[in-house]
Amino acid sequence: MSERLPLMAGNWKMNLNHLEAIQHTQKLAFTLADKDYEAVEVAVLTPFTDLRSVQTLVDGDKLKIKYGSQDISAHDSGAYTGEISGPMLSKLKCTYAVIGHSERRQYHGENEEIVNAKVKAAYRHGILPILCIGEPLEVRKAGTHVAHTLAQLEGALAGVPASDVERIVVAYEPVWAIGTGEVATPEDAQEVCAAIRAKLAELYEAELADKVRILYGGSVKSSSAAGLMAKPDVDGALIGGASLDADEFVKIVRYREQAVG
Ligand SMILES: O=C[C@H](O)COP(=O)(O)O
Repeated sequence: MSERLPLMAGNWKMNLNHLEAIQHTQKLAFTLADKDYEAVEVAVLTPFTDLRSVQTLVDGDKLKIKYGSQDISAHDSGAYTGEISGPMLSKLKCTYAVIGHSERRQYHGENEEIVNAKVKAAYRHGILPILCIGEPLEVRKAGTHVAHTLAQLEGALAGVPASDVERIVVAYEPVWAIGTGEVATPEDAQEVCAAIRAKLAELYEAELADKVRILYGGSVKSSSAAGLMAKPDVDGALIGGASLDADEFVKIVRYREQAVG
């Protein structure tokens, strides 16, 4: 099995203006030490309006924090009012773009076709997708959550070559766990993350699937991180609410110091 560096990614969602973003990033940078970055990759996924401020800090102070956006346009330029393109994000040296978050699917009508186009747009410009997939509550209750999530994965990756997919990050985010305080059990997370890896092996090859980092997202806190990370196919977390509290986020990054809850 290849060594996958865990990734702890804070999705700020629509929180923190650019001044708050500077303060928050500085606090993270001040608290995190080299040994933290050796053990875990740390990323912040910020509103578009914060990216320049975060980039300036990261570049200026040579911070090891990675950053990225929460969305990306499927188009590279043109008459798409309100959209932010891949070239704009790569100019800001974004490492990542979140694609297909359930809030985009729910509130902005993003379907598999759009998600697939955005994944391709990210790769065109050297940005790595953090592809979000996961089932709503009714699907979980019906017991078809694995099939639902794998269908989203397959749709998002249609026509995407192995050379791109081997650097993707997939985030399994059951919708019922997002922002609800109801974290999935480590066993629930492992079941779907393992199925995602198996599907990647089927669509591409086992060696590729072994390299891909698969995150869990949904009400992750420092009290639940260690238990989730103990599972073999969970390679990190996509953290919403808890990432807005710098001390709590650092505790999640340092999950190895927390008890397995
Ligand atoms: O992208 C992050 C997820 O939506 C999880 O958010 P949450 O940690 O606030 O539940």
